[in-house]
Amino acid sequence: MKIGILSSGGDAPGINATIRGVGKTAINNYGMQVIGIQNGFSGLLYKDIVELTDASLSGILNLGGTILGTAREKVFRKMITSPDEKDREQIKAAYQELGLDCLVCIGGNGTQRTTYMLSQLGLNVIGVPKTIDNDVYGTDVTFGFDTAVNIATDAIDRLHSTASSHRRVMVIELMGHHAGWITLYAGMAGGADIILLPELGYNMKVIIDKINKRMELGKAYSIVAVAEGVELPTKERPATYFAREIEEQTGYETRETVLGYIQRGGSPSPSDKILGTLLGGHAADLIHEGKFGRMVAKLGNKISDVPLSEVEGKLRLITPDTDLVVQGKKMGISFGVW
Ligand SMILES: Nc1ncnc2c1ncn2[C@@H]1O[C@H](COP(=O)(O)OP(=O)(O)O)[C@@H](O)[C@H]1O
Ligand SMILES: O=P(O)(O)OC[C@H]1O[C@](O)(COP(=O)(O)O)[C@@H](O)[C@@H]1O
Ligand SMILES: [Mg+2]
Repeated sequence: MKIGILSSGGDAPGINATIRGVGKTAINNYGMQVIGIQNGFSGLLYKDIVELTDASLSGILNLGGTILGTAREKVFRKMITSPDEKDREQIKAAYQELGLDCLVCIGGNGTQRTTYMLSQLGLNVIGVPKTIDNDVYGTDVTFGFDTAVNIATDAIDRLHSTASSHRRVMVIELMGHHAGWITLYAGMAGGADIILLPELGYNMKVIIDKINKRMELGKAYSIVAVAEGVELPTKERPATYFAREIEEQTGYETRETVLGYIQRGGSPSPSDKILGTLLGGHAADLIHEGKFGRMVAKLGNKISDVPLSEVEGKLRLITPDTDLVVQGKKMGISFGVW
């Protein structure tokens, strides 16, 4: 059997652990041939490939990013959704010319959508969920998230001493374009006072009242954690918008921090390396069993898999009932709406 592996969408710590998990299991346990497809789905079209061997998969477990490169490929998306049959035939032809028996696609929601569409074309595919945002539907958690939360929590931890020394309000913006999981987890683990999430929205009066009340209680500073995806009335970044509004409306000196790509860079945490290894191994098992059109997943404490048809087009989002939101609320942390 010959299998291909690609990574697509934003990189996340743990992709290399996953490539290694798929590849080493496929080679050593099942005697499969493995190729890496470079730079996302475009590498499939242009047959931009590299042979993966047990030796070439050594030394990558701890590496951040992806050894295969990744892309948010718009051309491929257009081709796969195009009404023109010729476009889809070209994709099928590329898969066949590479002699693949299965294609493993490591990526987020967009990638799982594309992977599902490839399965609809009759190709054998397996999806592996990855994203620091933790918003892939059908799995409890994605690798990359734990690493990102560690980095973001460390950043919030470090803001406390400088905020306290200057008696300032600190606004920190964290990643998450649709889902605020990083902000919720790092906000709670880092002791933020106000946590603003795209899923819940905000009421500026609630935020201002909370900051004023903290100062009245003698608390010298406040920390606001905001997800980049919170919808705003202006074109500013959330950190800039909230820092400006808070300073104007409370009179307290306020500073902004945008953590940005630091959250995605560097080595994966041990937990993300383990998750990638287990998910990768399970992908190889599914291929051996001939179970295609599925996404590997972590459900409860088990590594499992779900049909791509149930995953595609959906997002895993925070709700007011999410346990950590409920607990934060009970402790007096503001979520911008209460
Ligand atoms: N709705 C969609 N339909 C088909 N392909 C999509 C769709 N959304 C994204 N893609 C493709 O999936 C790949 C990765 O998507 P993207 O959203 O950038 O990253 P991620 O997989 O991390 O969510 C890209 O090639 C992109 O063009
Ligand atoms: O790397 P880009 O294209 O600037 O995208 C940034 C986005 O990618 C992420 O880091 C990860 O998102 P995906 O996993 O969906 O790719 C988001 O948190 C962020 O909004
Ligand atoms: Mg996405």
